Amino acid sequence: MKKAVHFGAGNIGRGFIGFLLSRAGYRVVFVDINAELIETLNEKGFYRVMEKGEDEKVYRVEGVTGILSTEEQKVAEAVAHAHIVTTAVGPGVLGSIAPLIAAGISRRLQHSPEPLNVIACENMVGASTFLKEKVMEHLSPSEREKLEKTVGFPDAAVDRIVPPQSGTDPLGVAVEPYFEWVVDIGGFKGAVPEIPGMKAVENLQAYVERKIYTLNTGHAVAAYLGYEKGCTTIREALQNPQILEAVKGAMAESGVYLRACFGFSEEEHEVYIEKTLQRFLNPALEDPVVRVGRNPVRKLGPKDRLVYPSVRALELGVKPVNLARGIAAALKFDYEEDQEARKLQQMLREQGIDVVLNKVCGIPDESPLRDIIKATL
Ligand SMILES: NC(=O)c1ccc[n+]([C@@H]2O[C@H](COP(=O)([O-])OP(=O)(O)OC[C@H]3O[C@@H](n4cnc5c(N)ncnc54)[C@H](O)[C@@H]3O)[C@@H](O)[C@H]2O)c1
Ligand SMILES: O=P(O)(O)OC[C@@H](O)[C@@H](O)[C@H](O)[C@H](O)CO
Repeated sequence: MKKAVHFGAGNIGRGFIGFLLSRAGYRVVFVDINAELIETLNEKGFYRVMEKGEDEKVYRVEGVTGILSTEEQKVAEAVAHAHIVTTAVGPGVLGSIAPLIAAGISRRLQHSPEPLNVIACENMVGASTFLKEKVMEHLSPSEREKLEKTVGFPDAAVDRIVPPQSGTDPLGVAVEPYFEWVVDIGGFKGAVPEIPGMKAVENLQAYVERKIYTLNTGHAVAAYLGYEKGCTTIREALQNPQILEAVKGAMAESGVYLRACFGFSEEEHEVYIEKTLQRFLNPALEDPVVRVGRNPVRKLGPKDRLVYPSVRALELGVKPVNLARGIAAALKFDYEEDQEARKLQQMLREQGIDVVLNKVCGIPDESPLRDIIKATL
């Protein structure tokens, strides 16, 4: 039986990637830092995925096991014998799991000439490429050379809304019915693995940018404006007409860049926006604004969902007022339980807005975007 090692047994790990890998016939080994989660996975050996839409469908995902990420030897051994490696840990964690993947690849290169593909399934443009760079840092020059020949790191876009889980089942995952997993066909080494639900494409960049700079952009604007107004969920936020308008406006502003860069037609982009909004409004899913707004420092980064499309829209002559409202609201996201939110608030208090716009958002002093943001604060 084929083996998959998946890093991150969280919502996307269990509810999307692990689920598809298991259905494709892989024995899935989850690696996670959460000891209780790994213990429960190993005790039960299965979990349920509940698709929440107009009808509810329940799937049983069998034959799954777990390894704690601190069990370095075991993780390396699993990677050394895997047929595919995937991750869904969060972009900020890729650097921490890179040594584990490198140790596994190093062992593998000694005994197997078989190709391996490592796919980072994160909300980040170029996540697998970034992971590859981090893995390379832990390999010798001769290992790096061999890696280039046999180990692929195809970039990917992953789309399925999976909110935090609320039921009593410690492993069960409630997910929306929709999903899209698109992977760069040119990044694979060896044959593209047959995984129903995973689509290998030539124009990955268009998929990944459209997803992050439309869906995640709109989601973030809804989350930060919703938080500001005291809303608990994304659905509640979007029931506020002003927030809904800002979310639509921000996705349209991003769309100016996406259409210019990738050639989507206006109608096509409108259909994508409308479908995305319907997914945000799914009454069967309770998606907290604090989940969608999590890690504001990451989300305010120069390549992420708010600043990047704002800069691109400005270059194309469009004033990104709605994106700027999202950025301004993100700067006010003071959710105490979020470490990055605390850090951001401290930075704002101690160093001021100009330093934050510079250091966190990467917006140069001379950019008119600074004034547009400040005007909405
Ligand atoms: N939830 C969604 O709707 C969604 C959809 C598409 C993409 N994503 C992306 O998927 C990734 C995961 O998101 P999620 O919602 O599943 O988050 P999550 O918090 O539910 O899962 C992340 C998992 O990674 C584990 N982890 C953290 N540090 C680790 C480490 N050092 N080693 C091993 N495991 C570690 C955590 O314990 C957790 O189980 C993120 O990049 C996110 O942007 C999420
Ligand atoms: O996962 P993040 O923190 O990058 O973004 C929060 C949400 O926008 C995100 O998880 C979406 O639910 C997901 O990207 C849908 O595919």
